[in-house]
Amino acid sequence: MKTKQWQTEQQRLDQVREKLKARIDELEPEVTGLHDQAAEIRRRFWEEVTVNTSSDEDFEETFHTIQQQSAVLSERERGLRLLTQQWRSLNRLFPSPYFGRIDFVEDGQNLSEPIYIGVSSFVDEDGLNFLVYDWRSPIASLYYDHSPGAAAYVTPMGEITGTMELKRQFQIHNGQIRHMFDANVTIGDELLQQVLAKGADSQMKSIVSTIQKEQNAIIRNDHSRLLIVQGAAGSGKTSAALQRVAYLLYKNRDSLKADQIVLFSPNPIFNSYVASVLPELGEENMQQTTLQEYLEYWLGSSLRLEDPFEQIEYVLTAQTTPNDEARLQGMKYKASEFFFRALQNYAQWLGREGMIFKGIRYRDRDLITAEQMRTQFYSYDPSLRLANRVELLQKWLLKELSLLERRERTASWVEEELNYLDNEQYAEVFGELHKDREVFDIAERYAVVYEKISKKRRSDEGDFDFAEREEELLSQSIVKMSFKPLRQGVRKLSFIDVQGLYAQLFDDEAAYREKTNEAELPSLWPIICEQTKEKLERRELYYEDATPYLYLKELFEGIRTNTEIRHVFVDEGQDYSPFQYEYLKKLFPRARMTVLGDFRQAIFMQATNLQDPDSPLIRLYGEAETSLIRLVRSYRSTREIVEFTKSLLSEEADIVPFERSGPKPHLASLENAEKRDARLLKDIAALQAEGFDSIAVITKSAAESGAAYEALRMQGSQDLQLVTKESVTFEKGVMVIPVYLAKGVEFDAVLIYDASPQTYGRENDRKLLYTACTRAMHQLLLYTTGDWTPFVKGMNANLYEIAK
Ligand SMILES: Nc1ncnc2c1ncn2[C@@H]1O[C@H](COP(=O)(O)OP(=O)(O)OP(=O)(O)O)[C@@H](O)[C@H]1O
Repeated sequence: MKTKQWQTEQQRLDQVREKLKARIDELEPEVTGLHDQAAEIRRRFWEEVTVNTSSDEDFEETFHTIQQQSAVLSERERGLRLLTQQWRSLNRLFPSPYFGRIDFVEDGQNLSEPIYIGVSSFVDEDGLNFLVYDWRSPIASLYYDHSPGAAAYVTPMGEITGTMELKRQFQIHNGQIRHMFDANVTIGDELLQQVLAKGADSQMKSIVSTIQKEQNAIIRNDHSRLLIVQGAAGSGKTSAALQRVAYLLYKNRDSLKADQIVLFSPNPIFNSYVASVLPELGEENMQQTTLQEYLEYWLGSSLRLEDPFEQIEYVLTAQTTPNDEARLQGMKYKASEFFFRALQNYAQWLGREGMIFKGIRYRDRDLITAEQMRTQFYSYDPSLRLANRVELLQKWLLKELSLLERRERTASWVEEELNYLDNEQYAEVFGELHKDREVFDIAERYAVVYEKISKKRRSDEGDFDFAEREEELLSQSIVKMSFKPLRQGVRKLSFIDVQGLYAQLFDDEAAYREKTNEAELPSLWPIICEQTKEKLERRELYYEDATPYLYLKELFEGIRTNTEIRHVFVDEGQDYSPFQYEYLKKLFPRARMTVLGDFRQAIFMQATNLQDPDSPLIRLYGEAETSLIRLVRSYRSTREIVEFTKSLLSEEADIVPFERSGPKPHLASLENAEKRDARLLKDIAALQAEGFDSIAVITKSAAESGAAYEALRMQGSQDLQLVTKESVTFEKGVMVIPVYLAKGVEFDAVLIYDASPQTYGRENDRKLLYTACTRAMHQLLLYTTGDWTPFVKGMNANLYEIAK
C-alpha cells in the first residue's frame, strides 16, 4: 500500500475523530442535563400533584394533573433515551469509526463518492454529508456483495447500478490505521485471515466488518416467510443470524422492537455465549429462550418433564431390547407431522365422542359428575370447535356452581360451622362480610331515602332484623369461601382430564386408528403405548411427549398464540421435530421464521432435515413462501481440521475450508486410561503454553464427562470446569463437556476424550463425533486406549498425525 494513500486515509480518520469528539463533548452536558431533569421530575412527581378525591371534580382534576406530569416525564425520558443512544453510538465509533470504504460511481453520473462504512452512521454538522454510513444502510450492501467493477444495490426506490472503483478495508485501533487492504476479487480475505487466526472467546463476536456475500443474503432477506439456512459446521450461521437481528432492528426501527424477536437456543450456555453480540452492535438483545423453558412454563407445574438432554443420554445408552427399540420408534413417530395430524384428527373424534371430564366433588359427594358434563358438552352444536364448546361448558359449570352454592347455604353443616368459627376464621369471614356489608348499607340507605321521598313505609321494615341478616350474610360467606376453590378450578379448566385424554390415545392399536385415521404405525406400537401410559401414571412425560401433550391441551383450552412476536429464530434447527415446527408456526402466527441448522450435526432423534425437497420444514409454509440458503464455507476451523472432520462423514460433503492452516489433528493411542489421562493433561499444558486459553475435553455423554472430570482431577488437574446441563455460562479455560452441550460453541483446541469403537461405534455416533470435532478452531486431538473408532480408522492416513 502506498504510503501517500495511507497518510491521506489517516488524515481523514483524524478529522472524522475530531468531529466525533466534538459531537460527543457537545452532547455530554445535554445527556447529563436531561438525565438530571428527568430524575428531578421523578423525584418531585408527587409534590406537583395535589391528591384530592373528596368530590368528583377534585378527583378528575387530580387525575388530569397526574396524567400531565407523567406525560412531561415520559417526554423527557424519551428525549434522554434518544440522546443517550446517539451518544453511545458516537462513543462506540470513536476508537474505530469505520472498517470499509467503497468508491462508487452511479450510472449516468461521473462523480465518485467515497463511502465509509462503520457500525453506525455519523453525519457532518451540515446534516447532509455522511462521514460514516451504517453497515445496514442500502448502499453499504455494495461492500459485502461486490468486488470492484460493475455493481448494484437495492434501495426502497429501486435498484441502483454503477461501477465500484475501489474497495478498501481497514483495521483501526484507537484512531490509528493498523492495516489497510485494497480488495479485488473476494472481499475481506486478508482481513478475515487475521480475524479468524485469533483465539476463541467465551462470548461470540460480531462479524460486521467481514460479512461474506452469502451471509449478507441471509442478513438482508426481507421477503421470505420462512428462511432456512443449511450450513456446514462453522459456516457462520449463528453469526449471520445475529447480524440479521441487528439489520432487522435497524431497517424497521419505527415498527420493530427487540422484544418482538425471539431466538430459540439449544441450551442455556449458548444463550450466554451469544448474548453480547447485539449490545456490541448498539442494539438491545432479542428475547432468548429454549423450547424446554417454554414447555416447563406451561406444563411443569403439573407434570415432571424429561428434558432433551435426558432423552439423548437415553438414546446414547439404548440397547437392542424391544423396550429400547420401542422407545426409539416412539420418539421418531411422536416427532413427526403424522402425529401432529393424528392429534388434530383425534380432536375431531373427541368432538363426536370420548371426551373425559373430571367430576366436581365437594365435601365427599359428587356435586357435578363427569357424566353430567359429558352430556352437557355433547348437547352443544357439534359444528363448534372443541375449545368453544369447552368455553360454553365452563360457563355452564360456573352457573351451576352458583345455584348449588345458594342451595348449600341452608345445609346443616353451615349452621354448625357458624357456631364453631374460631376468631381467625371469623375475622376472615367478617372481612368478606364487610364488603357485602357496604353493599348492604348502600341498599339500606337507598331504601330509607326512597321511603322519605315516596312517603311510603317499606313493607318488610318491621321484620328487618340486622342480626338475622348478619347471620345470613355470614353463612353466605362461609359457603362462598368453600366454593371458591371449585370456581377457581373451573376457571382454570381443571375439569378437563387432559392426562386421561392423552393416555386414552394409547389404549390399543385398533382404537388409535379409529380415533386418528392413522394408517402407518410404528411396529412396536403396543410397547410404545405401555411405556407412555406408565410414564403418565407417574405424572411424568417423556421429552417426545411434551410438545404433543401441550398441543392437545391447547386444542381444548384454545390454541395459545403470541401475536406480538414478529421474528422467530431457531438455531440448531435440525434438532427440532416437524411436530415442534408445526407448533411454533401456530404459536407465532404473525412472525417470520429463520431456521439455521446443519443436518450433519443432527444428534437428536427428532431431527428434521432442513433442505431436502420433501423436508417437512419446506412444507411448513409451502415452497413459495420459503427460501433456502446453503453455506458451504467453513470459517471456524483450520483447513486441516475441516478436511479431517469432512471425512468423518458418510458421504461426500460440499464443505469448503477457509484457507487457514494449522497442524493436522493428532491421534494418541495409550495403553490404559491412566496413561491417557496423564497424556491428555500434558497436552493441555502444552496447548496453554502455546497461548490457547479456551480448551475443551469433549465426551459423548454427561456420565462420561463426570468420570473424565474426576479422573483428570485425580491426576492432579485442579483448574478444570465441568459443564453440565445446569451450567448457564462458561468461562475461558479448560472444560470437560458432553458434546450435546458444546453445540453451537467453539474452542481453540478440542480433545476427544475417548475415540474408541466402544464409544463411537454405531452409525448414530458418527454425527456426535463430527459435531464434537467441528468445535475446534486451531487444534484437534483424539485419544483412545485401544482401537480407533471405525469413523477414524476408515479415513485416509494423510489427514492426521499419530502422536508419539
Ligand atoms: N464473515 C465472517 N467473518 C469473520 N468470522 C466469521 C465469519 N463467519 C463466521 N465467522 C466465524 O466463524 C466461527 C463460526 O461461526 P458460527 O458459530 O456462526 O458458525 P455456525 O455455522 O453457527 O456453526 P455451528 O453449526 O458449527 O455451530 C465463529 O468464530 C465466527 O466468528
